[in-house]
Amino acid sequence: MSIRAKGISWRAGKRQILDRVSLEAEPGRVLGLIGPNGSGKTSLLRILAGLRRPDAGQVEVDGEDLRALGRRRLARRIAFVEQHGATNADLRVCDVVKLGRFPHRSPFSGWTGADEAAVADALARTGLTDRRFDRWQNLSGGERQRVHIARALAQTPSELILDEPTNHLDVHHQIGLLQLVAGLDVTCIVSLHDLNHAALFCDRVVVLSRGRVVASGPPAETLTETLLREVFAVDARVATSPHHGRPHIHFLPFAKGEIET
Ligand SMILES: Nc1ncnc2c1ncn2[C@@H]1O[C@H](COP(=O)(O)OP(=O)(O)OP(=O)(O)O)[C@@H](O)[C@H]1O
Repeated sequence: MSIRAKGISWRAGKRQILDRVSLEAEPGRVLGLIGPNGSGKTSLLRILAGLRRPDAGQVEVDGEDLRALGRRRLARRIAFVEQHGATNADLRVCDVVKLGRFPHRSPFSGWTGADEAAVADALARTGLTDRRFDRWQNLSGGERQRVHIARALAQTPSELILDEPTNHLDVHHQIGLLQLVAGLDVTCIVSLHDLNHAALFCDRVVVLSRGRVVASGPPAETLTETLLREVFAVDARVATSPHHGRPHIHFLPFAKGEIET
């Protein structure tokens, strides 16, 4: 097991945000984290990435307690792409991506060929090679998102945690990014709102509702019409796509007076 969370609970003030959440991410596979707005996905990902301590439970990386890993080892192995990642505006694209190499460097080592290769590879994989000298502040929201992902790839992590990485991306880049992630030999945990993307690219999904895991397993077994109705409050028909063999969800319009916002 690459990342395992056991009985994670976390409160914010008096509110129980996560309630005894357990999950396992298998090496080299993509685990999708799905759930309605406010169900606790970002809170959980921050705990899995070691950025927040749970009130109860523990996270293990290859069987070792995350807290015992130490900041440097953690930074070398786990890359986290946050939903609203901030970056110093006065940098070029390649400089931002180079930041991904920081955990691998020591005060005595200069910039190495391995660093250069990792950055070049990350830029190429995210389609940013031609944009590498552009200034960060001139990029669109989707381009910035891709740069953050390139920075995470340059980190050459063994675990990659992505919080709604397809936000801001056009459909070409959404599909491209998820295909890229699915093709990496890296353990990925990715939160997604697009359930069809989760069905298409994730090996397994974990469904959160009000801070609890209410279902988990392969998309075909998990994304049922009943679950979609009970957890996401939508009426849908799920069919196996004749085009890619994965489940495809056909969402149906709400009946009059049924919509709740
Ligand atoms: N630091 C905090 N203090 C207080 N409440 C918080 C804090 N962080 C998260 N919450 C609350 O916890 C709940 C879960 O938030 P979280 O961002 O984890 O959900 P999410 O599933 O990622 O939502 P979305 O799909 O809308 O991004 C929300 O109601 C949020 O307001």
